[in-house]
Amino acid sequence: MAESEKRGFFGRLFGGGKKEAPESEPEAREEDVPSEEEVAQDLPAGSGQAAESAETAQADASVGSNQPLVMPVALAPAISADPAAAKAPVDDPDSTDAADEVTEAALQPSPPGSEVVEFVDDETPDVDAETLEPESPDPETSEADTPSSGHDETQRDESAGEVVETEPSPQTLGIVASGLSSDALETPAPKRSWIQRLRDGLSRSSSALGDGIISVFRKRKLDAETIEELEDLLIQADLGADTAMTITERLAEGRYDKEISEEEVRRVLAEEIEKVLAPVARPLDLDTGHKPHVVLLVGVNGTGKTTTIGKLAAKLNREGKKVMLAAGDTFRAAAVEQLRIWGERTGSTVVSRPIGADAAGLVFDAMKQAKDAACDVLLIDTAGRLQNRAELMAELEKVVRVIKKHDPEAPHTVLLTLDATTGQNAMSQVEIFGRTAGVTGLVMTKLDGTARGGILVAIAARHGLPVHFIGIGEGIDDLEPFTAKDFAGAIAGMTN
Ligand SMILES: Nc1nc2c(ncn2[C@@H]2O[C@H](COP(=O)(O)OP(=O)(O)OP(=O)(O)O)[C@@H](O)[C@H]2O)c(=O)[nH]1
Repeated sequence: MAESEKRGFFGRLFGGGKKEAPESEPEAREEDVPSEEEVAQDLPAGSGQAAESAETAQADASVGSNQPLVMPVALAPAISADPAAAKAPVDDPDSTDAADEVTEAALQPSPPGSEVVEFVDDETPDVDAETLEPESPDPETSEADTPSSGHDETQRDESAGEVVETEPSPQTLGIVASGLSSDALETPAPKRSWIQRLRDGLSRSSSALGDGIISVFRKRKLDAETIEELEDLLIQADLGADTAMTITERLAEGRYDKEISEEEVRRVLAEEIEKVLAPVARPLDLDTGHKPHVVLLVGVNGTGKTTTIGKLAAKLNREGKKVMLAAGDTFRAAAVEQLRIWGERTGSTVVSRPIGADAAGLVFDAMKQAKDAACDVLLIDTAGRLQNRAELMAELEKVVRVIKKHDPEAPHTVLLTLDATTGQNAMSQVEIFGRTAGVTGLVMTKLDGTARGGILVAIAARHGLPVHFIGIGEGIDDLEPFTAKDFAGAIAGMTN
């Protein structure tokens, strides 16, 4: 057989020797990739120039181990307020649902410790990048020196700076204090266990893989061509070329001319994937020697940063930690409101600024507030940004520099949220966010949907970055520690 005929789909398509996963375009999901109109509204007018090809992210995953705080899988009764509702635009008729839920109980105070601290622009002006040189002890705060935040100036709220007192909106009070969401008023369907949601979420990948491999084995004898087709299947599932080769080699061992059972295929798949993932499945250790331990959340739009902050705050608060939240997404009003709701739900103080304020300035204030209040942990939200928007990535670098003005070792933890429905594009997110913000660990969200997830295997094989948590729902308890065995089993379609 001619060489060209032997090669599998990608070999034939790209003609290469060692196969690489197909270069993905940025994910075409609507929520991740803004339309032109959305870009005009939500993202700064910028060059949009592609970021240069990323080098391997050298994020240092090590966090000081002085009195490490290991976050357990603490589950508490779910609170029904739904911060995701805050994502609804103000004029969205659906967004009035929460307001409708105001009850007498809404007049009850927020949970203890819950408080919103909002800064006024002219009291705490923006931080200028020029002032971040080491010799300057504190950022200068000249308005004239303040560069654009990188967002469209026309989108700034003209009323910014007028807000003095911030009280929870009636809408917020209603859903928080009443403790009743619209879901809770209906008979709730029994909630599937987290492992079931994970398996269901990854079932598309697992059936495609399992079925594909079985059909390849059933139809023909195992030979070079079959092995190449197997590799193609695994690469299409985003597992990466190296892992694909390892798996096919394992599957092929001693099986020439033999049939292979479905269970055997799934078992070998799960074992090999687990081997790759086991070294990166690491709990999030927070060094309580830092006051506060600063955790920065970064990622592409809509990947679940704010939601993950809320879930983390809940876990930490249950452990008795004093937590502060910084609404560093100063661009999107709904993001600030969403974080405020999470603050109320979890009894955490929220530091925010009016929309349009400089994110670095807000973060500078939050660092000071958290230090003054002797907080254990400061969780900083940031605006979502596509990793190929150079000007937005520069803004993120500025945020990191401002944090270091307070504590050169901070941020102590930088978490990148990856949406599990994303394919190859997640690899470049890891590389570019890793280089820009020094990502120390990953959280893969939305594994309860129609997830893909295979890319995490390729990311683990290439970067070895710790994966701390998986998001398996929008609720406060829907954040689970990442475990290699469970994840590998779910991708391989194992049922136990
Ligand atoms: N099903 C599911 N939905 C999730 C999960 N995590 C977050 N979401 C939802 O995804 C949407 C986006 O989440 P956010 O937390 O607002 O994402 P973000 O990264 O802060 O968004 P931007 O600020 O726009 O960049 C919300 O509707 C969340 O409720 C998850 O694990 N599972």
